[in-house]
Amino acid sequence: MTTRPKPALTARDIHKAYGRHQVLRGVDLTVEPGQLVAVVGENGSGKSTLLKSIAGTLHVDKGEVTLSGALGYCPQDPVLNANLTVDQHLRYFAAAHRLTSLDRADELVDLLGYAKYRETAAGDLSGGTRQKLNLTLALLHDPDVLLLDEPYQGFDWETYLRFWDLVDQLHERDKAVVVITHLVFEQERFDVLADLVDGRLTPRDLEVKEHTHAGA
Ligand SMILES: Nc1ncnc2c1ncn2[C@@H]1O[C@H](COP(=O)(O)OP(=O)(O)OP(=O)(O)O)[C@@H](O)[C@H]1O
Repeated sequence: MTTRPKPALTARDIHKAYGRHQVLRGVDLTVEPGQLVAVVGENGSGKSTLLKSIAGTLHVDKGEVTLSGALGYCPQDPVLNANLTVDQHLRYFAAAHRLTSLDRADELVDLLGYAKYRETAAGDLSGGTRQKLNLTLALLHDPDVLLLDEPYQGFDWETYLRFWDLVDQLHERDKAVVVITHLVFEQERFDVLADLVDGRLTPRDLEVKEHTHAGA
């Protein structure tokens, strides 16, 4: 008998209004460990509102979110201190997560290719480099569930490809990843495509992807 793994993330009946503007009207979403989910929808449909609600940075009117494991959240607008350098951000976030080493930070900075800016203040970084730092901070503590709000905005092509290598690694390590995306040509990368329309999500399973295991 096989036992189903506990979902990494469960959101039930999420409702959120800004004043009289009802944005989320009963969103349900379940993400299993190792699943890569795309959230798509028109501008203003409520994708960022949904991610903020799941991350807990926004108070919802109704509904419940259950996470199993640590959460990493990469918001659309980086929350960085303009006066602190890249390295200072890395050290402060590592301390906040009680990490004993900066190994993962070093790995991510190298992978995303911005080591030369480590001593630069966040306020002096380009938009793309700020976004790299934003993503690094979300991944620093090796979370089990990752929420990424248009994470590659401003990335050049090389960095964009590296970003997907990174997501592939997370996928292989059974992390659950939810990505807000506008890019239709990425669809084949995802396990589930969840469409946000009229305040509700309609997830659909994409074709089963072929996973190749070395030595299998
Ligand atoms: N703090 C706020 N106060 C009032 N209205 C808001 C607030 N944040 C978002 N909204 C409104 O809620 C709706 C959903 O916004 P949200 O940013 O979640 O959409 P989105 O799908 O992420 O959009 P985009 O694709 O443009 O990033 C929009 O109409 C927006 O104007």
